[in-house]
Amino acid sequence: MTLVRKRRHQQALRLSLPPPPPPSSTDDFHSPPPQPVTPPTSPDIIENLSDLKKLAVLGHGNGGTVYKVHHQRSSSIYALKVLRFNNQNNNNAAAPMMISHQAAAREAEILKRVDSQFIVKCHAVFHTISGGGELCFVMEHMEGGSLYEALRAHEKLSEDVISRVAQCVLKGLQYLHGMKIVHGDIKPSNLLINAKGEIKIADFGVSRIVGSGNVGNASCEGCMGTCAYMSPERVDPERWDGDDNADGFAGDVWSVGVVVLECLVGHYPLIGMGEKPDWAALIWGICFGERLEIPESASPEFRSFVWRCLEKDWRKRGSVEELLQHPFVNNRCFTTSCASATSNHGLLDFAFHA
Ligand SMILES: Nc1ncnc2c1ncn2[C@@H]1O[C@H](COP(=O)(O)OP(=O)(O)OP(=O)(O)O)[C@@H](O)[C@H]1O
Repeated sequence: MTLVRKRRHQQALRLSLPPPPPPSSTDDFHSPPPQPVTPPTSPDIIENLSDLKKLAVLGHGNGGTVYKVHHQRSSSIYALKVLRFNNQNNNNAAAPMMISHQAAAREAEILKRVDSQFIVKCHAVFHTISGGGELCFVMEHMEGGSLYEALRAHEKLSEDVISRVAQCVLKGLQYLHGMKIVHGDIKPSNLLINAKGEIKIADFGVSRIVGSGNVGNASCEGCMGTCAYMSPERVDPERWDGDDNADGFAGDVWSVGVVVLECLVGHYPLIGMGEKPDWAALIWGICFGERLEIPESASPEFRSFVWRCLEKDWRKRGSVEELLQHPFVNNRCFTTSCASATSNHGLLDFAFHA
């Protein structure tokens, strides 16, 4: 039996990425090609991409599309994220968005390392050569969609729910930071909810492994949504000594603060309601804005938590460890019945029972 289990496990490990096509002279492919991926253990062995039947489009992101797929052999449902490689200097604005081999390699490298109940699981990775090359991630299907969609449907969340969201995201970050991984893109559309109401961190497209030399792409051109959650030291490293911030973990904490406040006020909180969300307004709100719009009704614990996350000086900002002990997260989770300090269960049941 042990042998059988071992063999099945090895089959899953055989999924590998053939070398990508050679980069063109204009390609920004400076890092090694994507390496064979060894995803964490999976209940189903997904050997062939052709075993997955596309059922629907779940969403579009920067560089790819996410499909709901059916694995015919096991009858399981997965999410298939397909990233298209940019092999040429594509100046055609009408062409679909594409990513570099470098970015794809980084995402695959990180997914191969992580295995936590607070992170969306990756079951397998495939590389295809169709249409210039694609990298396909077979992911755990998160039936409840994203926190972004939940916020659009519910506008605002209660402090109890926000506290539990914050706890799960911080626990995911605690795990990632312990593995020396900076997520770099914590925002509502990257926090996904499953059928049990559990919330998990997804999308490692701009993540980086500290000390590996592969720096996350913090370019703000054309990614306003993402920039909106970036910390002052990332947006304006000169003013906020961002270059001294060697690891970047504090930037993830800032993003948690923005998400938490957004969940309470029901809109992006660092620029005024109705204000045009252009680049200048964002820079001002992130780097210079001194007053946070926190509703009168917010509890002192909520205020204090948000202030510890949204401390502009990254050296003074709360750490993940500190915030996990904060009364906004800690006390509430010991008094609520459906979430414990270690479990992620039943967090966002409202996503299904609106
Ligand atoms: N595992 C999943 N299960 C269910 N839906 C998913 C899953 N992964 C992604 N999605 C859906 O697909 C959408 C696109 O995801 P993707 O990670 O490609 O981009 P994004 O995070 O929305 O944007 P960006 O790439 O700009 O960060 C998500 O917003 C979500 O609604």
